[in-house]
Amino acid sequence: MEKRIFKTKEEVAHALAASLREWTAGGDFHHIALSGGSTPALWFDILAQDFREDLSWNSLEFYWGDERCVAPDHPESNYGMTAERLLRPLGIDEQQVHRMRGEDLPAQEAERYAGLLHKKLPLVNGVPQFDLVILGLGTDGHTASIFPHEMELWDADRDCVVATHPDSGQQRISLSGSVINNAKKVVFLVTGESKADRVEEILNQHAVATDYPASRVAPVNGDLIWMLDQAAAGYPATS
Ligand SMILES: O=C(O)C(O)[C@@H](O)[C@H](O)[C@H](O)COP(=O)(O)O
Repeated sequence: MEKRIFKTKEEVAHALAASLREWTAGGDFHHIALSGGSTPALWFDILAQDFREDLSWNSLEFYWGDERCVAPDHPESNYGMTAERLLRPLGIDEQQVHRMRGEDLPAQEAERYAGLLHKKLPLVNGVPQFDLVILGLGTDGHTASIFPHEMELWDADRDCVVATHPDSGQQRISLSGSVINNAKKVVFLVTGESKADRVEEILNQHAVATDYPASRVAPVNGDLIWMLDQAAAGYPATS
């Protein structure tokens, strides 16, 4: 596990953009699972504005680690946010974009998406392998859309699951733990003071952290990188 700490969330997002440029330069890097959330949104803006000429965008295929069960033009759609901030500004071809269809019946869509992953991605030990999975961390310790009250979904014997948000009851589609932990690289993108306690508990392996899905992220044969701003890393606020 590697921990990278930056002063601000903008620096975190910029550093991830620079890392993506480096990882894609090797040529053997294609399949990326994106996440929703506020820091990825900033990352998308930086990629679209400052890195548009720097990456071979045509070599990438875009997937999602989770999606809210809403239509693609709904304000809560992870795909919708990504399309607006990254895919459309860069003119990414639709053929490279593999969204979870939040408007379809969740159980059917989870099955369809798992089938798509099996077709498009290399299989390692029978499980699809992403080159990169981007994750966020919720203040309750959730990641992707696996929440603490549904911890069993992490271990589901299928690649995609239907989850339920604990407060709103909103249904979500999510990758399961076996797919996340099969990736070549997993990056946690975590910013803001509200996440500091969870980060500290997880990284220092406190007993309480075993209740958090995020603590189960441990790529079997891949790299895990935590990218944090100082606030999420627990540094005292500076004026
Ligand atoms: O679609 C989503 O909501 C997610 O993928 C979710 O797991 C998110 O990454 C965390 O809730 C952190 O979100 P923030 O970065 O906005 O705090």
